[in-house]
Amino acid sequence: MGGDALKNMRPCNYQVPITFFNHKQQISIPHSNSINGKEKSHINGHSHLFLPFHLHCIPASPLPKILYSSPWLRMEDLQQGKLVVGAFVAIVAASIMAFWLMKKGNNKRRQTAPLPPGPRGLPIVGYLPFLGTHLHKSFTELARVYGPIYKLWLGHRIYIVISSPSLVKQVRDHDVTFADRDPLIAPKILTAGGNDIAFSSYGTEWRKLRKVFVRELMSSARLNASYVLRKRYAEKAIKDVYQKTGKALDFGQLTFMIISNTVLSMLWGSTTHGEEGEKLFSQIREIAGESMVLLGMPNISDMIPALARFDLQGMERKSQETFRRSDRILSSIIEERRKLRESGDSNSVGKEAKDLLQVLLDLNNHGDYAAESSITDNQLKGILMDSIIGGTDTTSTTIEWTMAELMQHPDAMHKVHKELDEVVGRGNVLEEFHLPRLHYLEAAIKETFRLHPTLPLLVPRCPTEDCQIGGYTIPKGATVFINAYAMHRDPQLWDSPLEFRPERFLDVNAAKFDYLGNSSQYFPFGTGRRVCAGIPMAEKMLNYILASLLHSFEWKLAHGSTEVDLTDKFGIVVKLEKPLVLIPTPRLANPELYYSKKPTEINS
Ligand code: HEM
Repeated sequence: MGGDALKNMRPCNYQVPITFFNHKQQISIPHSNSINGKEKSHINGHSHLFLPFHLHCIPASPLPKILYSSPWLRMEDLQQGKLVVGAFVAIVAASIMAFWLMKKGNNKRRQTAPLPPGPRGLPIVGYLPFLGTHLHKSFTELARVYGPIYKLWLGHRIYIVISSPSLVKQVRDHDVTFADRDPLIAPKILTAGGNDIAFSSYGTEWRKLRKVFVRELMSSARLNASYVLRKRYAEKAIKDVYQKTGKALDFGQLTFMIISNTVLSMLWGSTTHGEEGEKLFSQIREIAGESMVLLGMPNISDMIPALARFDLQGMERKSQETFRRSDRILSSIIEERRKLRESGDSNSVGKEAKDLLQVLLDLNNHGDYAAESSITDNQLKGILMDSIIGGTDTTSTTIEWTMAELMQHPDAMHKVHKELDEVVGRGNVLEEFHLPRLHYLEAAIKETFRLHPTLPLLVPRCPTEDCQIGGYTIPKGATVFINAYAMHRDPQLWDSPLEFRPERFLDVNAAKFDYLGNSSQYFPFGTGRRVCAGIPMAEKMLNYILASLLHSFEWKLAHGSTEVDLTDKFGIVVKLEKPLVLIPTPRLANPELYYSKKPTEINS
């Protein structure tokens, strides 16, 4: 209702209903002669408040000039003796407007947007029984029904799932609020109460650890210095594979061995050699495997705290066992290194071979834990475990997925081999300096990350305060999943999204799809300030090891298979359900290229 209705008002016993529209934010001021004042009604969900005004009691008064220009008042009416009514109506209108604006401000503060929509569940357990085992796929299906933001109750916890780029942008706009992690039972135990980077609460300690990690382990200087380690383990693997020419190999196992040996030797490799070193590495690999399972498994005790003391799935007990074992091993490695440092045995811990453990011990040695970059024993262990758990399975699984897709797409494999022949040549061994020119291989890896994001739901976030996303409230403490899997396969965002087409990452627009989480539709390493801290190292290991294995061998599916089974298996890291078993055939020009005369040495 606007000026027309107002200008027809006559002096009488008016009641002015003020209608507050929650969403449209309009005000209407119809007149009524018949409804009693002070009545409240709710019509169509709008709240009507009736106020009585006795207009004929208002004395005539000179009008402020501004009222003459009011669109609600006609000059003729005013000049025809309707001045008093007009003035009053204008004053009332102005008062109502002021009242409304005030109310609107208050409402805005008081009014909370609703929770996102979502499916109903059962009492107590909520939606848990209906989720199935492939969470990333169930979440994607639910988004088709409930939209790009929805909620699920699992036990007493509320889970919010986000699956559209515009909402991801909004989450990034509230980056600090969403920078916290869920305080779940297994990660808490495995990290001695969040004394690491990945699962610590957002705050000073997290900032310090992340800074140390990025500066000390991810710097170009450190990564370039550790090339000898990548090279050493790649050469060793290539030599082993060459000896198994024509035999079926579990490709995932092969890449996991190369990556884990590389990462472990970057962490404390300068003092672990021989059989003893191998034994230690295999124990750590076992612990990393167990930790991954515990971190990826939903725990009823997290969802229904009343049941936590029964530890129905035994996850608390298993987490404590795994933690005790890892703590024992890490403590003995640290102690041994401390003794070496005290004895000043510079042969064992040479400056060039300075590994992460040595760097962290330097920081730990300050003794003053309040100092900006000092770290405690538990934090030192936390950083080591983050590197092992976060850096090994993720990287080797991505290599396996890329290989699986290339085996399934011989055209793409042919292009990769052609590029390797042109850039490296069959008469040469691949070196890291070749990598920036392997554009097609890079695109094939990016395309694999799109179709098979290694952590399809990233690592859940936990807002530190109530916050509005997409017009809905996300309550403080909710578990927030960003469904990268859904967005990476959304037909509204990608042409033929289910096809493996590395070419889509070769065109001019592809530059926006980096690994740093700058794009809101492609972010295999996460986004915002908790984006993966190990991207430079992951990229180096992934590209170099995959390129070396592809350059050195032709690969064929074992057991007479003609197709790769690309079915996946959900966990914190999504893997191929069935191992990729392949048969290698050498493709380099000269058998000597498979045998470096002397293994690459750390200080070479
Ligand atoms: C293919 C390899 C890898 C993938 C796909 C990957 C993916 C991710 C993802 C999705 C997150 C969560 C990001 C978020 O919450 O937005 C993450 C966090 C993390 N990653 Fe990686 N990662 C990989 C390799 C590595 C490596 C090699 C390391 C270290 C050696 C590493 C260390 C970490 C750490 C420390 C965090 C926690 C960051 C934080 O909470 O501040 N990752 N990673």
